Amino acid sequence: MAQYSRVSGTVGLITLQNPPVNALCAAVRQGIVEMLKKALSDSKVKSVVICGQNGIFCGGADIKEFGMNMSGPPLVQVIHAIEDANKPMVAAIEGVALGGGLELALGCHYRIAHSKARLGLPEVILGLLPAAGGTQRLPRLIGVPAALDLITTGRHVIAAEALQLGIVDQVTDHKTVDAAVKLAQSVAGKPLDARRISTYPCARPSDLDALFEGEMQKVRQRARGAIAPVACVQAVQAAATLPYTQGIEREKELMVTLFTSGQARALQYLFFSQRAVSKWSTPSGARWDTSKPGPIHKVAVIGLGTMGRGITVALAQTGLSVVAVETQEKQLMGAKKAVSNMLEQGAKRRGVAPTLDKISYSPNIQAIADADLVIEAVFEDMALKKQVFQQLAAVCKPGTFLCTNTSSLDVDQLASQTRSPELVVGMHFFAPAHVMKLLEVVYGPRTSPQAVATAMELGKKMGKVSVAVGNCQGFVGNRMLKLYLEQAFFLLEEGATPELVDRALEEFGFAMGVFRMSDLSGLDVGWKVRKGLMLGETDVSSGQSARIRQGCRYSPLGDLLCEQGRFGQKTGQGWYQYDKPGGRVASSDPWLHSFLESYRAKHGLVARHIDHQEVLERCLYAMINEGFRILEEGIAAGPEDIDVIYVFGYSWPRHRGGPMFYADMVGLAKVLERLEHYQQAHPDVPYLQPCSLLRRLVASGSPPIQRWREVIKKPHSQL
Ligand SMILES: CCCCCCC[C@H](O)CC(=O)SCCNC(=O)CCNC(=O)[C@H](O)C(C)(C)COP(=O)([O-])OP(=O)([O-])OC[C@H]1O[C@@H](n2cnc3c(N)ncnc32)[C@H](O)[C@@H]1OP(=O)([O-])[O-]
Ligand SMILES: NC(=O)c1ccc[n+]([C@@H]2O[C@H](COP(=O)([O-])OP(=O)(O)OC[C@H]3O[C@@H](n4cnc5c(N)ncnc54)[C@H](O)[C@@H]3O)[C@@H](O)[C@H]2O)c1
Repeated sequence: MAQYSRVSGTVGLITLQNPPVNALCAAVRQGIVEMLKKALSDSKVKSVVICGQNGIFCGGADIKEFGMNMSGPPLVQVIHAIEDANKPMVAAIEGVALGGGLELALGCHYRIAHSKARLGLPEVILGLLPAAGGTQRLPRLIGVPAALDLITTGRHVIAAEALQLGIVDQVTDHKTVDAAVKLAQSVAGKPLDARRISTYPCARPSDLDALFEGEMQKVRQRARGAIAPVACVQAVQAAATLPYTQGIEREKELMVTLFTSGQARALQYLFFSQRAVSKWSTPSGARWDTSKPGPIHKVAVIGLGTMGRGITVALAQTGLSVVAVETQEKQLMGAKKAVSNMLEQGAKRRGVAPTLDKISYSPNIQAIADADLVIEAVFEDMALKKQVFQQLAAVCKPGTFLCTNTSSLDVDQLASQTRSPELVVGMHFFAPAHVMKLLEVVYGPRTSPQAVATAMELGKKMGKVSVAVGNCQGFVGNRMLKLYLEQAFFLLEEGATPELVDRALEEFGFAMGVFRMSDLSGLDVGWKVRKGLMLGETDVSSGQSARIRQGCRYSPLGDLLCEQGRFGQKTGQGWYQYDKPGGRVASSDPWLHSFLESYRAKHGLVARHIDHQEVLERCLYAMINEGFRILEEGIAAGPEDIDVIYVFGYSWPRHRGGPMFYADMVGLAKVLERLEHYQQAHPDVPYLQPCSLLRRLVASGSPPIQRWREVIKKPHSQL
């Protein structure tokens, strides 16, 4: 899977061939070794160029090989053979040079990149480190601080930055291979000793210890509990303090630990899951590969509050024409200013011109008549949304796709307000909509495959990770979140504090525990939703009956805080106290603790000791159990969809793969056993009853997550 030819008389050309990204599978590595031998033994060849076929240099090691028995020559040795070659080796980088692909290029004596090429060492994102010499060569080439940045974040750089950093020697706008051949000709016969990066000394900044200490702190803070970023820092530290051969040994040692870790499995599962969710399907048989999206040139946004503004920014940044409608004059003026600011700031960060002229604003819904797709983002109020959908049906041209950004309301009820319910689909963005990567695309029973395909395609264009889900209260994300929050409230009633619950969740890996997160997003948001569901109203009575609503256990704790005007950070008080309204540093609030004590006394609740394990099991297993129900009902097509939603929309720690992957790691039998235990202890919480799909999976021997779909599809009667 590597081809050899001689070009321009004296240049050997080795082409990597493994579509789509020329990943370095065993056959490619073997191919490189063989083709290199050919080139070096061909007396007419004076220098060699390595390139990739189809305009892509190389996407790195073959990630699919990682779970298997690896065969073929190890990449480290292949790269050493290239670096040791006695003829100049030139990497011709087009498309991407990522991970092992960039390491291969660093083994070459010269590198030339096309101006649009992207380079990087993203192994950390897969729970690994660049273990084919990347952690040892890059710091020797570009210095320790710049190498640490690239290796610990995994960020890609475009060719211009790569040139500035010193990763490549030349950048070209022309045909890269032709330019590389020219370069190869010009360096033929020149001495190579000064071109072998492994022989370079690693420049040591004077404050080396402080630098690594600071970096270690930074990576630990950025991804709590993740082991790969820490190993990356340690490997670069080895480059800075040890000779190359010992550094390589250290790199290998660290990689061995990461390679077999659960975190690497979780992150690689996420890599493939993120790609799998774009290949969507629905229970009615609609599929990504048989549904064609409609053409979208102009999009309308209705309602320019928090969400409408972010959605408008994201659309304009995609280059689409946007017509933004807001009925409140003051809101419209505020929105214009806020959207322009966000666009200007974003453009400045990305070094491009702001796309302000893409947007027209109007107080009048008639302005959207020629839009191809509309995204409604008015208040979460069914009566209002129904009215808006009736207006949309009257105003829009035939064939316009009508989308709602509702977080929980019935998409089908909105569809029934229109003459063409097949064109109605949910596009559930997350706040802030121009930043958050997740988009839930919600199909109702009458949504056409084309409408799903159109919303999925638009999401992709907007740079979102889009997941198609069925229509139910709260869809996937919020439906599961509700139980997570509820369990946290129950734990407070039973004796826990917000601090204890948050600490357990933060030690698990969440950037913020549930109570700190609620304070940040505002307690009034959930309060409004609960009131809409006829919950959340004060019940002055005491005892157990006050904590039963609609036949189930209910905790009014959040409602009671809102009644006190404690809405979280914005009011300076919530589950914690802040130095001022809008303050960000949470501190423990004695008022809250005595409030909890008197609440328990009023309701005859006796506080008991609650440990971290119970917090995690109650909050996470309740949510996971709901995930199984969602799978059983066909609301999500597979566990990957749920996990992608949680990682990209709800800050689930990436290195734990997502809630369903976590259940697989813990063991389904254990999850089932603990749910049974909690269900017996809390019979007034029906959703703790283990879902029948979970039982079926355990009965079928707890197959790995990749095989759950087989069990989901089996009719129940066969078991
Ligand atoms: C002890 C052992 C020692 C080992 C030493 C190795 C050390 C080395 O440092 C480790 C690595 O290199 S780690 C690797 C470091 N490298 C990375 O982390 C780069 C990962 N890749 C990417 O970031 C993106 O895929 C690209 C930017 C390359 C292309 O983006 P785009 O144009 O949007 O396209 P797309 O939709 O994303 O992908 C298209 C198809 O290609 C597939 N596929 C892709 N890469 C693959 C791979 N390496 N492999 C296999 N498959 C790979 C992808 O799944 C998809 O398949 P599908 O079946 O059609 O769904
Ligand atoms: N805020 C979030 O975190 C979040 C996240 C995801 C989804 N959502 C959903 O997005 C929608 C909007 O939420 P938000 O937080 O942006 O609300 P918001 O209160 O900030 O904004 C709603 C806007 O809609 C305007 N509006 C009301 N009726 C209108 C009409 N007939 N025509 C045009 N504009 C009208 C209001 O004046 C207001 O500016 C809701 O359905 C909500 O559930 C919100």
